[in-house]
Amino acid sequence: MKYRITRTEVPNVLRFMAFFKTVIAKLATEATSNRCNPFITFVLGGPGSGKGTQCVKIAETFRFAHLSAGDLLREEMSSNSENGTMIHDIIKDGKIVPSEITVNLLRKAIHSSGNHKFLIDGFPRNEENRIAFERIVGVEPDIVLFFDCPEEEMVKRVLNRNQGRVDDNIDTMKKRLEVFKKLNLPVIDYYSAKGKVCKINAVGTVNEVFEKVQPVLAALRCIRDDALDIESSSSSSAAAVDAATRYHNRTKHSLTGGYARGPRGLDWANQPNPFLRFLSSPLLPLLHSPPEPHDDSPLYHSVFSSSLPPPQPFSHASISRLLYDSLSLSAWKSTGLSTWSLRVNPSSGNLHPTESHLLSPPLPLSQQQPSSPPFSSSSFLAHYSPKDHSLELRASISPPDLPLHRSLLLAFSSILWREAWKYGERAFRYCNHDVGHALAAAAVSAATLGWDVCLLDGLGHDDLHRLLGLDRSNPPSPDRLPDRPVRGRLPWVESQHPDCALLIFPFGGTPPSVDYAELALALSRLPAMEWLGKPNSLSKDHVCWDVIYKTAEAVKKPPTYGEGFSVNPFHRSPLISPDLYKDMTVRQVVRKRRSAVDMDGVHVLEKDTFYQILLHCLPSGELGLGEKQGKQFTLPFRVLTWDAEVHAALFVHRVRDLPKGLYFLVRNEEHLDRLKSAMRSEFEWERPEGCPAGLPLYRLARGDCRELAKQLSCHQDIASDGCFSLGMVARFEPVLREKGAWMYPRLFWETGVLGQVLYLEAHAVGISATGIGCYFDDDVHEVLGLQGLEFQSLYHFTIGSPVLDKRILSLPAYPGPGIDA
Ligand SMILES: Nc1ncnc2c1ncn2[C@@H]1O[C@H](COP(=O)(O)OP(=O)(O)OP(=O)(O)O)[C@@H](O)[C@H]1O
Ligand SMILES: Nc1ccn([C@H]2C[C@H](O)[C@@H](COP(=O)(O)O)O2)c(=O)n1
Repeated sequence: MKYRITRTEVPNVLRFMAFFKTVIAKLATEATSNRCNPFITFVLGGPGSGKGTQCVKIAETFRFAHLSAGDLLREEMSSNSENGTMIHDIIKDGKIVPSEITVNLLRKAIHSSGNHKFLIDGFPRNEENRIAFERIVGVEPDIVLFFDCPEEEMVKRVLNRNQGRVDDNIDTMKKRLEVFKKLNLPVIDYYSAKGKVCKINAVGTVNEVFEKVQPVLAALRCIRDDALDIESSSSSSAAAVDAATRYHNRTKHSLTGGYARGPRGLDWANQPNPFLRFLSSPLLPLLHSPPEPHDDSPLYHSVFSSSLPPPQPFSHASISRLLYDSLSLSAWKSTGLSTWSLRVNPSSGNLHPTESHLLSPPLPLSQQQPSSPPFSSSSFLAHYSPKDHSLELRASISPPDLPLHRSLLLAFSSILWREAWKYGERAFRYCNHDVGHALAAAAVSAATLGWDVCLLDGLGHDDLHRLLGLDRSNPPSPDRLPDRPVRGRLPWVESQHPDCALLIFPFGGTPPSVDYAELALALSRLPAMEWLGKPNSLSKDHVCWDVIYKTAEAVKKPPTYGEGFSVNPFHRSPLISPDLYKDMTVRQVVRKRRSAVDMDGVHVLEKDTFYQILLHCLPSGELGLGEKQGKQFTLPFRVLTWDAEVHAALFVHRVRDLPKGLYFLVRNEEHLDRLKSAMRSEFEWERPEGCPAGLPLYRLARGDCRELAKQLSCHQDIASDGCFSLGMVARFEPVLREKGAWMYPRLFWETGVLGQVLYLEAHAVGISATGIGCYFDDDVHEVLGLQGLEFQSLYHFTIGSPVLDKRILSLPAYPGPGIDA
């Protein structure tokens, strides 16, 4: 039935639309004017004078963003864009590209950088460049650095440069020198007359020239203003928080300022292989769980209440089930022209950066599997291969065993390149959503076996690195990461980044005790073991989105052994009625879950179903009188070791008898007061009709917000055509400052866990969900009235009735077609 706006709602809808129309209109004008004035340094000099080399050192020392006009043009040239060939020909001929193109590339890079101090290298090359910049970007440079170098030195440097540039040859060089004298020197004269030029003698070694540059920079106002900042962030943890927030800001999409930096087209020839394999490792095929009608997994709703099945012993059969219902393939899809696999754990763009590894005690093998001595005779570490649902042995652990009793360890790592191939710099966020999805998938599957799960978060990044033998299997990284995105054959970009380890143990009774220091000591012995298998190569060519690897490095978790390991008590999730879930089993839900690609735009969700979905999103579940939501007691949130930091702002479009509008689910009620004062003062914070007593849901404003939701989700219909969509709003900067930058990925994990619940709930009640990573960050914050970084929206979702594409053929997960897709 189509939803109709009732007469009484009309005034509210109009009021609401008017309110948000103003917001949207304001966004367009404010987004540019609100940014604080950037500090602009133009860096000029003849070809080969050393501008780029010095900029790298300045950027590093004084924390400028380095934007090279030449590099931006070269990237554009190799991105197959419509201007690519034209740019190539102009550069080869030593001439200057039309200003409109260069200035727009610079403008986008400035807006998406998140920095406020810029080195604009190799720009403006002529008067036309200069005038276009002032007109389009609307600012003049604060200072111009001019690297003055004799011609013969410049020629020598360029001919020795050896970076494969089309213009590094004597013919082009001669033309470039002419263009420099004729067109660029007048620009330098123009700024000299304005007293803005600082001339630096560029003769000498790189360090000698930098000695001359440093005092000039150190005296600048912007550097002195920032000095306090730098001092206060001089401890490594503050610098790491700074790095995390800078990454976060620069990877924001913006309605008016453009999208985060990423590839401009998809390089299909180098799409990473979704299946990491350890070639020549001994293989342990796992068992396939029976589908309907022999499905022996519990009813879906039952695992969220306390009626879990009795714990199964760890065995070949039970481990097979754990992985089959959490991380294996769920189907193959084909259009005839292309064929690809789907997995139980969802992933952004179906790119699957998450790899899984199991540390297991020796496995009593089932009769079907009599001859696998390496797996049955000692504890082992294995990589899970979803393609054929098998374990690849990485190492047999010789006695003494690791100090883990009555438990398994499941660890996750990410191949950041898989996601960066498509999404560029924003990909680090998406990889961490996927870690969250995998954590929740493992927790739910483990529950069906009577097992509990909890992050072993006292371990540090280096412990996990040792655990997974990454010193052995990751290709060697360069000593120094590049300072800008680089394309080429870069095998180290395929490295696995260790994320986390999960302890899996029998539910109920006393949780195992973990002595982190003892465990870390045992892990330190692992690198000396014999490691098996060599990883396959995933792409022939790569792009290194440098900022991703720098951020991953900055947010590495240090060990926190002293905090000890503890497991929260289990709480039931409130259940309105089991009928809402029909008789779906866990296996049916997890294996048939799909991400919707389109929503029908008409389905109306029943109010009870809507409330039930939200009740299952609560971290603490059923509580006593006066207790508040916040601690993570329920499945699967209990896998996380911190109190909930993530809330949800809901755009309700089609829920029967519930007014359309903007709602807010407070998942940690300790934050309620802060949220109220941080958000728009005109919000109502009204309890909606029929809302269950234990559900901290509030209506902020009534009205039809379909258009708004669509605009905020990068103009995607899917956000307005569902029954509701939502933005996951996390307490952000205070968390990083209080706990450390390593919480940055963890906040995304938490959103991924919540996202997985939404996926499962939607499927279990007969509809679908889809995670939306692409949304306009600060425009969402503007709508909510959030300023600064106290709260940030980290992941969006839409839930509704899917439109299925009947042209796509569904094939069974196993046996697959035998291709890597
Ligand atoms: N002071 C220096 N002494 C010797 N070699 C240098 C010095 N500075 C830079 N180089 C080398 O000279 C070459 C040109 O330097 P760089 O690329 O920084 O120049 P540029 O001014 O940015 O050139 P272009 O305008 O062509 O991009 C590089 O190979 C670099 O390593
Ligand atoms: N403002 C600019 C900057 C660069 N180009 C083109 C022409 C240059 O010869 C070439 C290389 O630039 P570099 O790396 O030396 O800064 O890029 C331009 O047309 N306009």
